[in-house]
Amino acid sequence: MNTVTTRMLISPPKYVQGAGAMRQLGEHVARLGENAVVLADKSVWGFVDEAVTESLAAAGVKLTKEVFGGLCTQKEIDRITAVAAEAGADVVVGIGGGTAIDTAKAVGHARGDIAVVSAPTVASTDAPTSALAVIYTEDGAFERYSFFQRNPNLVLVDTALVAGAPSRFIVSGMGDALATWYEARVCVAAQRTAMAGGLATEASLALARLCWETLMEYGHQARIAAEQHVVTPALEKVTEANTLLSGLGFESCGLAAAHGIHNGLTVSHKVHGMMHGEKVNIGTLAQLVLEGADTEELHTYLEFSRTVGLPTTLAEIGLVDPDREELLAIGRAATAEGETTHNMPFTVTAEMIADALLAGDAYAQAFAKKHG
Ligand SMILES: NC(=O)c1ccc[n+]([C@@H]2O[C@H](COP(=O)([O-])OP(=O)(O)OC[C@H]3O[C@@H](n4cnc5c(N)ncnc54)[C@H](O)[C@@H]3O)[C@@H](O)[C@H]2O)c1
Ligand SMILES: [Zn+2]
Repeated sequence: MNTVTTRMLISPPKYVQGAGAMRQLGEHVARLGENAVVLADKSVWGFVDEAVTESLAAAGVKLTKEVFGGLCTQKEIDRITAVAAEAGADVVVGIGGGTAIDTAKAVGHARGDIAVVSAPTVASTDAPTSALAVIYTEDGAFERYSFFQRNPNLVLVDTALVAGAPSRFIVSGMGDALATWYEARVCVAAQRTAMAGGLATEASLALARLCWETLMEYGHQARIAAEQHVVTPALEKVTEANTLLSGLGFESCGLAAAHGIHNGLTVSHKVHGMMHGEKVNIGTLAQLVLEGADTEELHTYLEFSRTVGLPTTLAEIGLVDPDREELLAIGRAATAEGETTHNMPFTVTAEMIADALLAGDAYAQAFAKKHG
């Protein structure tokens, strides 16, 4: 039963985006502290090291570099928290994808809420702005959401790095961002409490809607720019949609079945090679089926997904010929206590999710056949 009646919008105090922005990291970090632990995985260090090292040195910020292991698990959080303690850091910076950023947020919290900076080098998720982290088991299955006192103090996105990444990342980010509006409107209609702790404001709902409109208008152009590894206005707009609009939209409006089903999908080893937004996109389709979305709405979703290159069938995320028990296991995980699936305005069971996954898959296949 939802008893919260206050509206709430939370966000980071500063968002910086542009080609070459990583070279400004030092000047922004210097306003937050003087001793930074910076974590990034080995491959990300390979292309950010120079900009990070030089800009922090120029700003007089002490730097401890840490190689992130690649998964946001409690073990990895504890390990890097110890590194930050040892260094006496007053700022933690996470550079890379959603997992590195979530880990930095969790480390910041564990260190008594020292300043946190998220510097995404891909526009693959809406993790950079939120005041929460998604914690996984060592096996890579969803474990829990961890909520923090505040959003990152700074989000800094270098769009030259975003454009330099394989286009699959920004496309996957579009999958994460596409879900935002569909989940937001469910939560608003059902008056559900968002992750932020209150009902949605008109502002957060408008951001979620703008996120959807931006994807529809510029998604295809952005994908093509990303394939050419160039920064264009469309790539800038979609980077902002995937990162800022989706981030504020989901956190202050709420998640629903699309993300619950994503979390359910993570119990299947078959989908572990897939990206977050790709799995979320299958969750969005299943949510639309559960809602009884009309044909026009389903076609808008399918047309967009196919145009930008997001998966719409189970086979496309590695779930080839799933048996009933596999689908029910996903459904059970998606309906676990506390899952955002329960933000739907009706009771959702594991059976309903198994059916919606199958029906969505069959419809997407038929749509693909018809449209070539
Ligand atoms: N906390 C939140 O609010 C929130 C929201 C959405 C998603 N998430 C989480 O985010 C995670 C998914 O993040 P992800 O999809 O970014 O994947 P990821 O963080 O698991 O992996 C990113 C990969 O991209 C590589 N990479 C980074 N920048 C690159 C570049 N410029 N060029 C080439 N490669 C680059 C990295 O080396 C890494 O291998 C999941 O754990 C998900 O639960 C959290
Ligand atoms: Zn997401």
